[in-house]
Amino acid sequence: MPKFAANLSMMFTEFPFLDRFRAAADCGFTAVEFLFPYEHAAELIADKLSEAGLVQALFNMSPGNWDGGERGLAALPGRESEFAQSVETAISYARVIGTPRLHMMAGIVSARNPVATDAYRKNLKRAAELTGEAGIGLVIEPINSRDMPGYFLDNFDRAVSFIAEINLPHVQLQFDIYHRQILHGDVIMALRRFAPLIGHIQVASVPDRHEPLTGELDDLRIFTEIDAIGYQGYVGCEYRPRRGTKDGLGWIGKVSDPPDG
Ligand SMILES: O=C(O)[C@@H](O)C(=O)CO
Ligand SMILES: [Mg+2]
Repeated sequence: MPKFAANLSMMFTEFPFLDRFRAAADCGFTAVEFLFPYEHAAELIADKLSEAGLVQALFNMSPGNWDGGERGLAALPGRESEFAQSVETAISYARVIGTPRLHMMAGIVSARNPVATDAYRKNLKRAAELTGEAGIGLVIEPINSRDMPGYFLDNFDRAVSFIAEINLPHVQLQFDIYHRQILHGDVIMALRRFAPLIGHIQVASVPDRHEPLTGELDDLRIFTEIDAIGYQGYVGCEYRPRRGTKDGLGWIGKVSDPPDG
């Protein structure tokens, strides 16, 4: 069965951010991911990881003004220099923290806007060059527009065609099972089709984004398929715990010891 990383932006929110590392390790996690580290010095986060014996699987480049509703810069025409700076900053954090791959968020702008598409292509290329030079992976993630209305990258096939255009092995797909099911369904066939391009996987129950094994999908079957396609990375637990994070972790025991397994 896959190895799981706790998403510290959604899990363990009972604790202040910097205390979530220890809380995750105490619950048995050996890896974490989170959206953004930038409110804290990279060295402080690296210390928290090492004190808790954790590795960091993934975080995102700056989304711009999140509280003001921004959800990424890559497809925003006119924001190129801010975008380039966000890539540099993310890389410098990833070097200190030891993060192997970064998620480039696209932003809120219509995918039918050709100027935005052009900006996205150019920014993806620039980010691919910079991360490539740094030896760090780059992933892009289709996100459903119920959770993120107006998000530029809301289609898996389109994400894959951007990745194919770039055609560099370190530029890959962030396959969030929750978004895939809401956007298109056909989760298992998509895992098989996109297997060679998948750089990171995330999971939550559908439709409420709670603990796996509590939604409309057969998550145990999906986890078996993730193994079958040869995925070796972490599966990020990007869900909002229904009650307490720790109390809701019973599903992990069922995954490592499935009743029919
Ligand atoms: O699925 C999501 O929402 C995240 O993986 C993300 O990076 C943006 O919020
Ligand atoms: Mg996700």
